Amino acid sequence: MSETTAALNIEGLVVRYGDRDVLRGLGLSVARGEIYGLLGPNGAGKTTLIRTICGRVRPVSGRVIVAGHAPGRTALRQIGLVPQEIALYTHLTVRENLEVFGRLSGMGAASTQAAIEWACAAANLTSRLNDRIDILSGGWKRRVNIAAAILHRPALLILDEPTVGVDVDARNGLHEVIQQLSQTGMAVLLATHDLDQAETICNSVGFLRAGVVAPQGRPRELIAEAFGSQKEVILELRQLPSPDRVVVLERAGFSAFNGGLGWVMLGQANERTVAELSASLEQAGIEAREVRLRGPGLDRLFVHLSRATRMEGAR
Ligand SMILES: Nc1ncnc2c1ncn2[C@@H]1O[C@H](COP(=O)(O)OP(=O)(O)OP(=O)(O)O)[C@@H](O)[C@H]1O
Repeated sequence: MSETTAALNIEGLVVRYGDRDVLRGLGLSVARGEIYGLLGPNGAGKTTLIRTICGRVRPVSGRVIVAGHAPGRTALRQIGLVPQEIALYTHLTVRENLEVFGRLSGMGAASTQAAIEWACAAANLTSRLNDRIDILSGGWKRRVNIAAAILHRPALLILDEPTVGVDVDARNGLHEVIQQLSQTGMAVLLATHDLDQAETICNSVGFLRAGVVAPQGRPRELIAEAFGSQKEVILELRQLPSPDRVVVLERAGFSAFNGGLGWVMLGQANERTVAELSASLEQAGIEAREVRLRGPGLDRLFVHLSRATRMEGAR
């Protein structure tokens, strides 16, 4: 991807805290209109990367180009940042908050009003413009934060964990907003722990581990590369298995989730092998409420990569 088409282009980025390199030659690109999911375990460096893109952390080496601009005021004007913490004046209305943000970013009164109308329409927030922040739910407050971040129509919108602590409806509403924004040509960099979210709305994802983003690509392609035609067999039990039945399940390659009521196995499976498996489990006294097959998702890939990183670290 050329720098002119990319909203964000990073090459060879090295960031050091003290004598420790947190980012070690990281590269990534986000095209205009693309939603890029930045994934990685706690402490991998997602916030550090975001702070570096926003010019708040100075890298030891490497380049960060935002919409064709090297770090500086022009590059910053191309970025909208929605931080993890909600930073709003709770006793003011949505409109009053956005007026403050507009003024802070140097807009005149008339252009601020026009920007507020546009940003609130984009964030599906128009109906709440005159409500005070302190009566809004967490999901609505996040929309206000998004509206504040896009007032100046940035080329790149960065969201740091935008759906933490919001309910399913609010999460779906935020997904809609993010997708609509990307359709206007805005690039979105979404740092998230929510793998289901990443798989649902991101065109590309990248795993930040050991200071670089690898692998990165389209979710379906990364999953296919890692697992080929393997499937997950999901087993939902009626009751918690006794210790001897746990042994049977583990020997068959299953591992537990949902406190032991759910079990999952990855392997070459199809409808016929699932039917055979169900019969043999039943013989062992393991009664399943449901056995189903599904393609592995990003959650499985994340576990797979985290394990690989730990093994590389142990070497
Ligand atoms: N200002 C700092 N000085 C020294 N070390 C820091 C500083 N900020 C972060 N770190 C360390 O750098 C590493 C990366 O931290 P960072 O907050 O970027 O990770 P993260 O991926 O955003 O984590 P999380 O998902 O938990 O928010 C961590 O080991 C952290 O302790």
